[in-house]
Amino acid sequence: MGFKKRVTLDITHADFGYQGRAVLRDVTFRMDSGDIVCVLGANGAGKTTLFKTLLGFIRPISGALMLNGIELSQYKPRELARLIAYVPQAHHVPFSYTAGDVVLFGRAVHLGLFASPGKNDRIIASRSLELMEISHLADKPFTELSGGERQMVIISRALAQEAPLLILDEPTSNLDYGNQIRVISKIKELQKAETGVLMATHMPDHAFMLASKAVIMHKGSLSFSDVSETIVTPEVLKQLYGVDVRIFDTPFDGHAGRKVCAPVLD
Ligand SMILES: Nc1ncnc2c1ncn2[C@@H]1O[C@H](COP(=O)(O)OP(=O)(O)OP(=O)(O)O)[C@@H](O)[C@H]1O
Repeated sequence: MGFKKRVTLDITHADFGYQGRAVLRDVTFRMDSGDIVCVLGANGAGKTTLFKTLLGFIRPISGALMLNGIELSQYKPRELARLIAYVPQAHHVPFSYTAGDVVLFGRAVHLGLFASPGKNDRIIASRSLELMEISHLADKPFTELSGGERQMVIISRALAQEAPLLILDEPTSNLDYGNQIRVISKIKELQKAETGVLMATHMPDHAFMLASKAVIMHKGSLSFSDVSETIVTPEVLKQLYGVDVRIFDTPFDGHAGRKVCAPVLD
């Protein structure tokens, strides 16, 4: 797909939260197009709060948030939506649009205020459905889809937006095993297209599968590593989730393998 623009996100000494009460303090973090960053943290750690701030839904309490060198608050919502596409945790589509229409909505940020989608927009929407391997759902009412099918449609909508940064809030949470792996593979493909992906996940293995960078949120602070293996460790996972996890190297077909997590059961 034709992702053309690049994006650099730069957060410096920022506090995020609600009504002046910080959920995350003194956050400093930078990412570029082509980076995949997995965000790990327990329930309530602040992952969605970070995302809502980056999307301009809530304002940071303090600090600097720059997108391509410009303060985030300077962007109009449509300009921001051309740079950042978002897949939220819950999907609410009020009317019975078809899945194809929902994906086509992703093109709205590229249209004039009263313009209708044109041929090119329809081609891009249909390609986004194909990319997620859900073209067969195009004519089905969104409200009649299963939770996992809706999730795949919403990811397609975000792809149709053709933004250089994609924020995904637990994108695999509703999906069956096959679709989870498919979504992870698509995220890898997006990296080849120089799209940046910032994704919250409760599966530390995702960071290893994607060979991603990693953000750890714990007790109001955020740490970051360019190499997830250095920060996603048994000690850190114990701190975050309060469970014992072993991490193994698994060679695949003679190739250097990747790490996998195995929780220790009592
Ligand atoms: N609108 C709000 N007003 C005040 N506090 C809020 C609001 N939304 C969330 N919070 C609080 O902010 C904290 C972080 O919540 P957030 O949703 O960012 O966590 P999360 O890491 O995304 O969690 P999860 O993994 O459960 O989705 C929580 O303590 C939550 O109660």
